Amino acid sequence: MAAPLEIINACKVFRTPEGGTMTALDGVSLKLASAEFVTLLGPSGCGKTTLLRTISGFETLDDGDVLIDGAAVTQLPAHRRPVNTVFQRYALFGHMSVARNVGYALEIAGRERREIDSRVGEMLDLVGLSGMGQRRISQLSGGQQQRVALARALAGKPKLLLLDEPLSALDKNLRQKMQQELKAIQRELGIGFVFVTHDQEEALTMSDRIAVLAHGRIQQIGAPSMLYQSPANLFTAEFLGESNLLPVTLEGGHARLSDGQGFACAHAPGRATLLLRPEALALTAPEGPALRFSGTLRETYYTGKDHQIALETPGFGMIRALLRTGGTLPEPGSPLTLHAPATGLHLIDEVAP
Ligand SMILES: Nc1ncnc2c1ncn2[C@@H]1O[C@H](COP(=O)(O)OP(=O)(O)OP(=O)(O)O)[C@@H](O)[C@H]1O
Repeated sequence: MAAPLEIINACKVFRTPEGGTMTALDGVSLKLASAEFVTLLGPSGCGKTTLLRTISGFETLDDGDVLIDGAAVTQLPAHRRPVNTVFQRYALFGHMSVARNVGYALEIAGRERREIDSRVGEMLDLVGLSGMGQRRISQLSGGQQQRVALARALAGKPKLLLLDEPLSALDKNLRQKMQQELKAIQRELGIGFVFVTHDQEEALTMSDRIAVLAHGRIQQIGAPSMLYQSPANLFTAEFLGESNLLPVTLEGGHARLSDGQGFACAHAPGRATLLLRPEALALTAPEGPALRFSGTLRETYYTGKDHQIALETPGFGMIRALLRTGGTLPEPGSPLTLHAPATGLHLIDEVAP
C-alpha cells in the first residue's frame, strides 16, 4: 500500500520584505505509515506551517517533492490535491447553517442533494453534533465550531488531513477532551493526520510519531516515548519536557561526571552530555548502580500528585526533580540527596554550551 504522504527533500526559501532571504524548509524528508498520526512540533518560526502549506498546495516548493497516496502532487494546485486542512481559526461561514457549512464543498463540486445530505449526516454523527445541522454557527460554542470545521474538512473524504494548531483557541479542559476525540476520529477513519502544534504535551499525548523541527530541518522523528526518553540531540532533549543536562567524559567504556562518579556505557571516547529527566530522580537509593547528588533544597512545589523540587548542588548547579512521594519534604535550605538509577540515564553525543 502506498504511503498516505511522502515528502522528499523539501526546500523553501522566502524573500523577506527587508530584502533578505529566509530558509523556511531546509531539506525536509518525511514518510507517513498508513493511518499514522504525525505531529510537527517546534518553536515559532521553525517551518511547521510552511511544511503544512506545501503539502496542501498553498505554497510551492523550490526543490523536492510531495507524494500523496503514492502520486506526485508537487505541481498540482491546492484544489486538485486529495487533502484538506483544519485551521486554528475555523474559517466557517457564519451566515450559513452547520449542515451547509459541512456540505459546502460537495455542493460546489455539484454532488447530488441526497448524497450531500447523507454525507453531512454521517460527518455530524462522527464529530458528535447529530441533530445540530440547522443551527447557525453563531449559536455554537468554540468546541462545537471546531467540530464543524473538522466535519467540513472530512466531508470530501480526503486521503490525508492536515491540522494547523486546531485546538489552540480552546480552553484547557475542552482542549484535552478534543484531543481524545480527534485521536478517536482519526483511528475510526484510518487516514493519515499531520498535526501542527507548539504544545509539547499535546504532541506527546496524541501522536504516533513526532517530528521535532528547528530552523527548517527535522531534528529528530520518532514515537513520543522514544523522543522523550532517548533524544538524539540537545535540542530535542530540551524542547520536549524538563531536563537536567550534565557534562560527562567518556573513556574505556565508562562515563565520568566532573565530581568523579561514573557509570558503564558503550559510547566512543570523547565528551558528551548526560540527560537526567526530573522524574528519574528519587529520594531513596535504588538497588543496583546509581548516581547520587547531594546539595541544598532550594524550591519545592506540591502539585497535588508530586513534588517539584530544585536542589542546588556544588558541582552541577540546580538539579530539578519530580518526586512521587506522599510524605512531606524537608524545609527549603535543608540538605538533601537525590539518587538516579542507571536505567534513568541517557547520553547525548553533543556537548552542552
Ligand atoms: N510568505 C513569507 N514571506 C517571508 N517569510 C516567510 C513567509 N512565510 C513564512 N516566512 C518565514 O519562514 C519561517 C517559517 O515560518 P512558519 O510560518 O513556517 O513557522 P512556524 O513554525 O509555523 O511558526 P509559528 O509556530 O509561529 O506559526 C519564519 O521565519 C517566517 O517568518
